[in-house]
Amino acid sequence: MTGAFALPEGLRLVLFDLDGTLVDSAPDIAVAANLLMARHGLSHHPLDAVRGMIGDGIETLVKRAFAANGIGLDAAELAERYREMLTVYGAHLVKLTTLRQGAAEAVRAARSAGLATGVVTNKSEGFSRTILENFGLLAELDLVIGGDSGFARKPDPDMLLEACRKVGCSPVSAVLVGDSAADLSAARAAVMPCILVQGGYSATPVDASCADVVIAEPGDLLALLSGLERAA
Ligand SMILES: O=C(O)COP(=O)(O)O
Ligand SMILES: [Mg+2]
Repeated sequence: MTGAFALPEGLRLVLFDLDGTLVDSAPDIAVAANLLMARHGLSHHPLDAVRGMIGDGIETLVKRAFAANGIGLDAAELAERYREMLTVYGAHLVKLTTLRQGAAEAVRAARSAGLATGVVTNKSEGFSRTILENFGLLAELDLVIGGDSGFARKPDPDMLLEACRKVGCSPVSAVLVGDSAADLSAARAAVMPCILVQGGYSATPVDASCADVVIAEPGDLLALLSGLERAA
């Protein structure tokens, strides 16, 4: 863990990003993206390349996957390929996806500390709920807001602000745990503290980011939460 960081006094809400933060979903997303590529006679992308395409929603990932094969899609084509991707990926949500180390424990520890918990993800809400349910985490969350829930996606702060509205707290009494520049920008725009987790799908190393603190894995949140209990 880098820097001397303590969770804010009066913390009410812990928000988690999903892809790359709570779960390693890239293997399933890569299988689905490559089935789509094969269907259109295009080259397969290695897992690492697909990892770098995740973070701004599945529609953007589809655009990037075709672009990496030299294909630019117009709006109508993108809408059609996106629909195809949703069908293919919808059948691969939890085949290869795994929880990140300590992710379940971190969500449960936030709950046990009396805090509200939520997921704010650019992935669709329905898919996110299916994945969270598969890992027994849906019941541990007070809210799930996805990229199609009616709010502007991260890096816009809307989802984060909506989560605070739902819980009835100020953004400074919440914290976002994420893995990418989109998470950091959303938190900054919402004036919410931001913890970034290494090893997710960030295009740039999160060490060099301006997050309040960088942790190696979601489980490191436990130490921060226990600091909160000691301060109480
Ligand atoms: O669907 C995506 O591209 C990323 O979703 P995330 O916001 O949970 O990282
Ligand atoms: Mg993410």
